[in-house]
Amino acid sequence: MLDKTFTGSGQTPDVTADDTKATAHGCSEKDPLKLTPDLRCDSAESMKAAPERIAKGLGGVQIEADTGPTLKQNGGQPPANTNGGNGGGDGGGSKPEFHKRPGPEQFVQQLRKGRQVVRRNLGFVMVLTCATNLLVLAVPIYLFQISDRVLTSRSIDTLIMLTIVIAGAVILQAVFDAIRRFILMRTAVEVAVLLGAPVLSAAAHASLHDNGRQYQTLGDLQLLRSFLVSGTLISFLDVPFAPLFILAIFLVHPHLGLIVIGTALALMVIAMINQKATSKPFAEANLAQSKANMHLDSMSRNSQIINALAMVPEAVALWGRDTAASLRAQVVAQDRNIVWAAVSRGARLLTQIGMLGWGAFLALEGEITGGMVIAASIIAGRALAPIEGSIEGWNGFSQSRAAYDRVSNLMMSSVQKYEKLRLPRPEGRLNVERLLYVPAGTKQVVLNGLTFGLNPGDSLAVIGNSGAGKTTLGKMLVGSILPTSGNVRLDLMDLRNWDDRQLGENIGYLPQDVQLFPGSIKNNIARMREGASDDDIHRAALLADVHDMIASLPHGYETMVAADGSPLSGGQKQRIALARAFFGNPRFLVLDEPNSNLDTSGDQALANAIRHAREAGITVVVITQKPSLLSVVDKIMLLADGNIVLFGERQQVLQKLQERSNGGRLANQNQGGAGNG
Ligand SMILES: Nc1ncnc2c1ncn2[C@@H]1O[C@H](COP(=O)(O)OP(=O)(O)OP(=O)(O)O)[C@@H](O)[C@H]1O
Repeated sequence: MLDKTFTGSGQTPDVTADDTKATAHGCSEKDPLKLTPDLRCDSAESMKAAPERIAKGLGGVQIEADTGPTLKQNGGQPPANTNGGNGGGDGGGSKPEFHKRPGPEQFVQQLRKGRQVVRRNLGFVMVLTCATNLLVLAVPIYLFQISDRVLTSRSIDTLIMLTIVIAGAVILQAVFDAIRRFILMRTAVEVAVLLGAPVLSAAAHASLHDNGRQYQTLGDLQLLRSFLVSGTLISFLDVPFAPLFILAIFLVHPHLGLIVIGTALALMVIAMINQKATSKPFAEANLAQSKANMHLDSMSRNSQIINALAMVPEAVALWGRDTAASLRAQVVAQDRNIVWAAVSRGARLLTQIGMLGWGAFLALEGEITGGMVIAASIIAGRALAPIEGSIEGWNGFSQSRAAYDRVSNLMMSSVQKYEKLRLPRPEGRLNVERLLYVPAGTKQVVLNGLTFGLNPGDSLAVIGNSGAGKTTLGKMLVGSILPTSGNVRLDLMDLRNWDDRQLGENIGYLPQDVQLFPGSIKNNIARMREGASDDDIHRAALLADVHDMIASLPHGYETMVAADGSPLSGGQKQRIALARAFFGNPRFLVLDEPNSNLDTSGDQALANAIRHAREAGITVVVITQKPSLLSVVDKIMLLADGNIVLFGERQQVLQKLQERSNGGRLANQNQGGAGNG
């Protein structure tokens, strides 16, 4: 039995031994390196190949409208589709490929890879920066040679030779400078490709414990990318060569060297003051901006409510309040930044004037020549420019550093997902043990040590007043929130110990607040899986009893659904989401208020769907406030204030409920009678 179950465990007949080996390392040769969780399989080979990719320009990276950035493998051929049908991926399903197991999620390793790429590429850029900075000396040397050698010797040959050599040096410098910018741009792309999917994946996992704010870390990654291609980074890279230029000026004359050193030190002090003066207001501005963005996000999601309830002025005011706070803080920070940048620019220009003046005096004294004075002034400008650039870009740097810290913290704190044992397809046995839930940051006990069990194929209705904890229990049964303590076990294994993907394949969930993804009805039923088979989609629609409803739509399964669910009605959305829950032949279904938006025919279809599920041996938990569904379930649980008040066979529980209500009525009558008497 076990063998038989494992035989169909996601291995298709055409999977070769090599493929299996590659998959075991979380990387299939057949798949392109995509900006999807599959990207975790980016191998050491692809890392080694990175320099070639850089050398070949964007040859290694392609950005496609439908799949996002990918690193090309396979000669740019489309990926082999390994995601053909359903079956829960582990036996029992008609097409076991449905369960395509991504490799283990190694966030820390991926972060390390990203760092390595940046370090390696920056090392190469540093070599080019060194060459560029040395070649920068060509122009002052040219000036120096013209005024002190050519003009005195009046040699045309020397002038021509000198001009050719210096022109070559200048061209080379321009080429090196362009190459280093090319590399930095590609480094930014490579960082996005390497870290984009893991950051998004880590954010999605982290949102299990939080309110989803980690998704903003993707914006931090964008900030990092921008910094990698910014002029500030070039200035930072040029700064270490400033001492070289200062040394050259010292060689011209120590006095001039001292002037430049004095200015360089002054510029550093200015940089520190600037950083101190601007870091707080810039941080305030960013915080307020992210709050404003959150309001914007919520406005776009609730646009219809906002219009219907005439809440536009309030929503705009909320956004405006935070935007204004951000702008105010930005003005303060930028004012200070501009002042200190102006001070540093003034200091640099004054230094150059001072050097020309003092240089002229030294020339008059006969200590240096006129050419030396001009050359030293140009070199001084070159020595001080990157320091000044760093001061001006300090804010960008500190923002990027904070963004990197957030990315790094998210990746480091993400639990490393080891590849878990592929278990046999579950039968649908559910065990809930001492389930306790106290939401983080509160003292409210939402679920108070619930313990119950369901056999495969059982159907349970969870009833109870509003706020009893039904939805919370439903979320916990599918693992979308984690209990404070206690366990939810599917086929004896704690949900946390199931492979996420495999668990998802075997679970169907219809949330209370139905959201569909922008795309066709077909894609929505197929949980947005590429390559899902039409048969499986149709089967899910039949099981959920929604095929007729879909067939009545002008475009049938190809009807496009917008982010807000239009053009579907609330009930239609709910029924499509029901079909989505049935997709992939799940073994355990949780339906949270599935009939809240349904009319009589929808109610009937839902009852049929639950009957189909029972016939298919699927364990079903249906959370409901309406009594109409109670006739199609085996068991009923009554929840009150997070406690199980009643649990048992339908008839018994209904009887007890009846007794309770009769008892209540009797007590009321007695009270009434006593009062009257
Ligand atoms: N993350 C949370 N933080 C604080 N309180 C929470 C959280 N989640 C749930 N609660 C509280 O737990 C209680 C139960 O909520 P739940 O949504 O499970 O109730 P319900 O029985 O599904 O209600 P309804 O039938 O109205 O949907 C509520 O009082 C709710 O405020």
